[in-house]
Amino acid sequence: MRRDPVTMPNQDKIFATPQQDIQDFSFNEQVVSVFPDMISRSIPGYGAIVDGIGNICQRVAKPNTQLYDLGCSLGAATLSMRRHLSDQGCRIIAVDNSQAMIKRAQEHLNAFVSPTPVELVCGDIRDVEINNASMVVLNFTLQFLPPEDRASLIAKIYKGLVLGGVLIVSEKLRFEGDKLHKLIDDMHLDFKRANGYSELEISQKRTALENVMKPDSKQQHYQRFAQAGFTEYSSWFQSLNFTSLMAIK
Ligand SMILES: Nc1ncnc2c1ncn2[C@@H]1O[C@H](C[S@+](CC[C@H]([NH3+])C(=O)[O-])CC(=O)[O-])[C@@H](O)[C@H]1O
Ligand SMILES: O=C(O)C(=O)Cc1ccccc1
Repeated sequence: MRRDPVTMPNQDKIFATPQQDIQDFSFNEQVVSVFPDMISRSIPGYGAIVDGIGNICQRVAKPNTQLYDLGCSLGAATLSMRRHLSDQGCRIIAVDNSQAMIKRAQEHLNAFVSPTPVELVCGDIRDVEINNASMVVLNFTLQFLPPEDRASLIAKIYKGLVLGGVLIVSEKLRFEGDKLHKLIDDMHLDFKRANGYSELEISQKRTALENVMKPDSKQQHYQRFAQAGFTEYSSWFQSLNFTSLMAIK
C-alpha cells in the first residue's frame, strides 16, 4: 500500500533493531518521516492536548494579535489554532530549528485553506521576538531547551503577551519523590508497550533521549511562571507523566 506522507504516517521503527552506538536523539529526516506515529504512540493524551489548544485559542485569541507555536514540528498545534480562528486579523508564527520539520510542516499547512496567515520560521526559539501575542504555545518543546535557558524564554514570553494573553506549556514531568516518579514512569512504559513498542525500542529511545530531553517537575514550572511575572497558572490536562499547563497574564 502506498502511504501519502501528508495524511498517512509511516510507522515508527527507528529503535526496533539493535544499535551499536546510540546517537543522541535529533529531529532529523528519519524522525520527521515517522513523527505523527511516534508522538501519538509515545505521549498519552497528545491528541486531546492538541484539540484543547484549539478550544483555548477560540476563547483567548484577540483580534489583530499574533499567536506563536514554538517548536512547531509538523504544525499540529498551529493547525488546531488556525481551525478555530475566524477572519479577525490574527497571524500565527510557527518556529522550529529543524529544517526537515519545517519543510514537511509547510506541506501540511498547504493542505488546508484558511484566512489566517501562518509564518513558518526555521530558527531557534531563543532568538524569536515575541510581541502583541494573545497566545503562545510550547507543546512539548521546553523540555528540549538547555535547562539554564528556560527561565529567560518564559520571561520573554510574559513580556510579549498582551493582558489576558495565555501561555501553554505541555511537558513530560519529573516527579519530586523517587517512588512516585518510578510508579508513574512505569505506567507510561506500559502505555508504550500497549502501543506496540518493544522493550528494545523503549530502552534504546530512552538512551537516545537522555542527554537531550530533561524534564522539570510541575513545581519547577510553577516557580518559573511566578518568577516571570505570572500570577494565574494551572495544569489543565494530565495523563500519567505528561501534562499541559496554562499561565494567563
Ligand atoms: N531551540 C529550539 N528552537 C526551535 N525549535 C526547537 C528547539 N529545540 C527543539 N526544537 C523543536 O521542538 C520540537 C519538539 S517536538 C514538538 C511537538 C509539536 N509542538 C507538536 O505539537 O506536535 C516534541 C517531541 O517530539 O517530544 C522539535 O520539532 C524540535 O526540532
Ligand atoms: O517517547 C518518550 O518516552 C517521550 O518521552 C516522548 C517523546 C515523543 C516524541 C519524541 C521524543 C520524545
